[in-house]
Amino acid sequence: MNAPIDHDVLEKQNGLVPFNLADFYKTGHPGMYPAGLDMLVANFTPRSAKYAPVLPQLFDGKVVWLGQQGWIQEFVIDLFGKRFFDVPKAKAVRKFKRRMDTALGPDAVSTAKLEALHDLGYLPLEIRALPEGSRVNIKVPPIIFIARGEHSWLATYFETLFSCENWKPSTVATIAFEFRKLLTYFARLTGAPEDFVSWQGHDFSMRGMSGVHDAMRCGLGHLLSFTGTDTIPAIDYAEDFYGADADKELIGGSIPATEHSVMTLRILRVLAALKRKRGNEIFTEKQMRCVAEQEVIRELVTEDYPEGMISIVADSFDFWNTITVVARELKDEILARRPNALGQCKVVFRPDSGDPVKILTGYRNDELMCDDDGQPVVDEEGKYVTCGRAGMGRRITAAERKGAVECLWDIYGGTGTDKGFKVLDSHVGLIYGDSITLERGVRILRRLADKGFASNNVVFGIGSYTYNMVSRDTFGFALKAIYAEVGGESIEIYKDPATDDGTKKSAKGLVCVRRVDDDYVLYDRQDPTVFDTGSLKPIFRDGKLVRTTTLAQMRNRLAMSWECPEPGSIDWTGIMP
Ligand SMILES: O=P(O)(O)OC[C@H]1O[C@H](OP(=O)(O)OP(=O)(O)O)[C@H](O)[C@@H]1O
Repeated sequence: MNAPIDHDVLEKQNGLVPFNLADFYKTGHPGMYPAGLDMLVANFTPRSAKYAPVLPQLFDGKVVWLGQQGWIQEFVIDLFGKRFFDVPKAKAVRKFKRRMDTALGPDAVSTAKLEALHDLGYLPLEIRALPEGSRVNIKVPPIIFIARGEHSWLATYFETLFSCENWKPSTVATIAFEFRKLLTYFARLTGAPEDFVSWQGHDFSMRGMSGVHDAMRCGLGHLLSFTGTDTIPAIDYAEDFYGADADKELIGGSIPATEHSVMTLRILRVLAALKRKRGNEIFTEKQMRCVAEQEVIRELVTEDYPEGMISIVADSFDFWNTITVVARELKDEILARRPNALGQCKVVFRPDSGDPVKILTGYRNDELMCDDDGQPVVDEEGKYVTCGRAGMGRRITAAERKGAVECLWDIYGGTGTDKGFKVLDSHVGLIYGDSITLERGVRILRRLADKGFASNNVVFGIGSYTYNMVSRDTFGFALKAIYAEVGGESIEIYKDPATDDGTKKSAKGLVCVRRVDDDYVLYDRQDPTVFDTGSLKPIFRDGKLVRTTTLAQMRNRLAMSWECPEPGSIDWTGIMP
């Protein structure tokens, strides 16, 4: 017979402890606030973009706001409900007390305030916010926290948990939207279909994010701007917390795709068989590996996936052989593939190493050693020489000089957009997902346009190199107290450090955020009557979500928030060509 479950042991091992989700110093603050504190208001604000990895030509100083609704439901309602309010009081405070006692000293932190909350039975907190999917200017708070009476301390106690969970989804959603802007601009510039932009940024980031929860919430940030994703739980999260329904709408999707384990295993297996069969023939290992890779890709595009989309990672051994020899040898098979039920039929080649700009777009003449007439010098083997930092660089093949898009064009040809840019035949395409940044993105798209290719010849995999190489300082998110009432006296709180450049100067007093034309504008030092107006609307009050939004609404808000600049109007000076 199984031993009975010891719930105390289980409790010790598992689960988040609601009031422990804070910095230690937060636990001392309720007692440090003045006696008679009767109201406390705090705001959470993106304060700076000076460290943001955005393109100055496209970034308009606005941050995409995302995260509050899921956070409120998951933490404030579900977690605090299940593990604080719905358990007996003694048990609800026990783990908090144990942690305080063992870390800060016996009875260093009183549990009286938690017990009073437990007696009340809900979190007496009001959260007012802008709708998620809105874009908010730097220095304008998209959310404020209000707490009153003996529980006023709650307004700032939640800082750690809120900031920890929310700075990043907004940060990633903002960067994803900057990719969307970039791809939209180049679609207009080159006449590529704009509905394809939703598939042109594909979320590759999950494996490199800081845990599952981070991946799915940031993955939702990506989904506000794109439908292409490999982060499965981001779609679950959209359904669980943002009213999305995959049966009724397109939340996110992907296509069948190989990875290196598949390619290398199959290639090396075929290679071993080839060696057994043709062991006496005079082929180098490299030549036989190329033959083996061709056979594997043939199987993939004709037998495993004779129709629809299939993405093939193509750099396991020799990408340039794959994109020139294999792509040419299998041309008839690839052109004969059938469309799937959605009418799609494409073999997508995926380079995954090297410099993405050069791999996709090749080398320009000014990046090669040239003769006096400005023509690239070709050696006896037909190779070109790149310009290195100190004179001659690498010797490269004609294929490398052209880049993958042009190599495929030479084999498959294609069509043209109404703006005269070339689009690869619909049976082939390219996706690149290794170390793609906004800056590399603009370089790739510009160079393709310069060569006469439309933007929709490539899809970008956006990975953790971009979505996880950010910090709270990327947009300077912070929560600050701005107003208090103590014993009937109103105090407008603010900070303005003389030792700072102004970034840390906070709003002061009661705030109101109003929509003025296309911007949200902050007005601080407002009267209580004005404080209750404007665009910061109550979304949570006394334990309940009182206003909700959906993925579809967020996507719509975001899409409506930006006008694409006129094609050709952007000056890319400052970004390497
Ligand atoms: O921006 P990132 O988080 O790097 O995500 C994208 C990369 O992740 C995968 O490779 P992986 O790193 O697993 O293996 P690899 O380095 O050997 O290609 C994928 O092939 C991309 O290259």
